[in-house]
Amino acid sequence: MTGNCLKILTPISSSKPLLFSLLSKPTKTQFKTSSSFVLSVKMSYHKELAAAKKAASLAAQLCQALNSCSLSPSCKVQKVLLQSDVQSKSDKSPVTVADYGMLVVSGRAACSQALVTFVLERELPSEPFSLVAEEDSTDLRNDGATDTLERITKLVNETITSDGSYSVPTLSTEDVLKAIDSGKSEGGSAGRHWVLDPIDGTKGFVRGDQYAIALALLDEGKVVLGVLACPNLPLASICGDYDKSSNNEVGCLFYAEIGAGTYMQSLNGSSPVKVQVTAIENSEEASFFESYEKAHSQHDLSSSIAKKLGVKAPPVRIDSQVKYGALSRGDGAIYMRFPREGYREKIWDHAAGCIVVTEAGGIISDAAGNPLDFSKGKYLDLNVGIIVTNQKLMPKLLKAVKESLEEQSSSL
Ligand SMILES: Nc1ncnc2c1ncn2[C@@H]1O[C@H](COP(=O)(O)O)[C@@H](OP(=O)(O)O)[C@H]1O
Ligand SMILES: [Mg+2]
Ligand SMILES: [Mg+2]
Ligand SMILES: [Mg+2]
Repeated sequence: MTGNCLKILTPISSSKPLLFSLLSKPTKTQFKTSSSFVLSVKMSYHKELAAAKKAASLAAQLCQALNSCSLSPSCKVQKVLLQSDVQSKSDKSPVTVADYGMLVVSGRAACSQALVTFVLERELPSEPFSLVAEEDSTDLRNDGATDTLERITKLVNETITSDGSYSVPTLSTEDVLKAIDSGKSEGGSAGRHWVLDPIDGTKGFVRGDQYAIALALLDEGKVVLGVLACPNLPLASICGDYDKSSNNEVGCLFYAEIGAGTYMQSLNGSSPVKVQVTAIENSEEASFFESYEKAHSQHDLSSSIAKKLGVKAPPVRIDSQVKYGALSRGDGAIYMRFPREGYREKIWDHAAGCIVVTEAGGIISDAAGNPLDFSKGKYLDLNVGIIVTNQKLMPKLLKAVKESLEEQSSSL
């Protein structure tokens, strides 16, 4: 077989024939020919990455429009309503509460989910489509949600029209509900599955702080590409003297394909730059990220770990997978996340962030040092928490985590 030819081969782990070019790049996958000769070839996900970038960028545009109040004429009032409501339920995920204010929040996330589904299906018409996503249409199918559903449908249609690349008839409310519900796949270790968090960091989004549209692709249980659209993240570093109110240009798109590194560009479409995690080896110089929300991670535990490492800088607390993006370009050195007992992490909260940071040279594990396993369905099976840093700092961080966890359990 020569390097240029196209041939139908069967991946060992899949029953479907696959037409592919031997000139393809990155991930190594094993294939067998009819003579059961095993070949190791490199898979490329360029087409899927381009589709994912487009979907996440358009969803980011839609979310920014939603935040500029086009969901309702009385949006200012709604925003105040939402903020007080979210704060009064500080330990619950906002989109799971189906009162009026929450319907607007879940409607916004569902709106982003519908648009991402639409773009992926249009851009990749010949590929089977499986999506594991956070939202569903239950709240929007209630009688009281008709207005919200109509406004959402209008916004999805407006965004599609403004992009100009799809000549499709206007989507109906039923089309939008169906698009939202195509995110019901369970994922797993066989085949390909898209993984989507249409608005990650809902509380940050409502506050006007950080949030992300996070989209990843799993192939045979492994994350092979990831895109993080971060509409409120400054293009400049947020470490050190980060001033939220300054006039820095905001809106970053991070993307990574397995074996091909991580890149960042402006959501406005500037040329991409390759990014790398920090090279810091001395933990005293490290700064660390954690959730803004106290209910999402034990801040006392991370501060005890930081103390053991000699970290001097105060924690940088921001919402969502923006933390992974910021880490991938070296804004900070460590991300620690220790949810309270009983909380189960979902794959859509980490899949895109995980590849963005690892392709930038970072390393991610649970608190016991095990890699994250995205092949088990929608939940991650974890030992206690998630830690992320560079290769050099990881052994020291793991040791400090172990000691602090031991101290915590002996003090109970
Ligand atoms: N009690 C809890 N502990 C840990 N994570 C939680 C949580 N409640 C909600 N979350 C998750 O934390 C995500 C936000 O991450 P962060 O804490 O890094 O800002 C939420 O994503 P959504 O906003 O998409 O629901 C949600 O899935
Ligand atoms: Mg949620
Ligand atoms: Mg999330
Ligand atoms: Mg979400």
